[in-house]
Amino acid sequence: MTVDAKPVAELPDPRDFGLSVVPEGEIPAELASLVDEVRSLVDTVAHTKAGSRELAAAREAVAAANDRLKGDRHDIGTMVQQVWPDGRVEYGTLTNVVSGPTNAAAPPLRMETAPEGGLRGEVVLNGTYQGPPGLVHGGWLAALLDQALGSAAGAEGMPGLTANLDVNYRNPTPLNAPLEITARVSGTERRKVFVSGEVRHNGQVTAEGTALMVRMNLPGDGGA
Ligand SMILES: CCCCCCCCCC(=O)SCCNC(=O)CCNC(=O)[C@H](O)C(C)(C)COP(=O)(O)OP(=O)(O)OC[C@H]1O[C@@H](n2cnc3c(N)ncnc32)[C@H](O)[C@@H]1OP(=O)(O)O
Repeated sequence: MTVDAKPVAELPDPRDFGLSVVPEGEIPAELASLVDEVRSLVDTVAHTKAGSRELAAAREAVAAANDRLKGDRHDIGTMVQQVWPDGRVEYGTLTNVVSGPTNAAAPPLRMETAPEGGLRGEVVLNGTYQGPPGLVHGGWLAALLDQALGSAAGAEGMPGLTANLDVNYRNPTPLNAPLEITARVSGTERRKVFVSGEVRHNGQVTAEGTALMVRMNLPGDGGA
């Protein structure tokens, strides 16, 4: 593969593109705790065998909570600024379905700098991510890889969108078990960023992916 020597661009500040930014440290602890509870609730509801009376009462309680909270919302597209222990700053959407800290549908996946290079994260997927019996849905594994590979490109100062994603499923991926996600940039060519990554359980690769990310056009690029 040709590796372009073109220097990577500075990470853009989403505010320069008119987007709102919430520093992760300013997310109320009560909201983080509520998101955890809702994530657990979705799994509970998906699997419950409760009777009609209990179900009706639970529905009333959830409807009351929904009514209480739904008036005051962040705009779609609001970003979250995350600062990692190594000082790396990353912007993502606040409600990103894989990594968004306020999205109860997100596992959530958090990627950190790996000692061997690239990024590494750990995640446990509960029963709401089920495809085959007891196993993670393949589409969700693709989503995990897509996010991890995009983060790896972003971590190298090359944030962009996925143009192509190729996933191979090597072994079944269990639910409710720790998974390790790894991702790295393998090369660049003009605005094309080639990335690869894996999902592992107990050290065994269960899914692996490669992607082409096309880096955002940034000021000073000259479009190259
Ligand atoms: C820190 C931040 C972390 C963020 C993590 C986010 C992870 C989440 C990832 C996602 O979910 S992204 C959402 C799913 N992806 C999309 O919605 C993208 C939809 N597609 C597009 O918007 C455009 O097609 C795209 C931005 C990918 C490219 O359009 P551009 O107009 O910017 O680029 P252009 O078409 O000029 O192509 C640039 C180069 O890429 C090549 N290319 C583009 N699409 C390709 C493709 N599909 N396959 C192969 N090559 C492709 C193209 O040939 C060219 O190569 P060369 O430099 O060699 O000329």
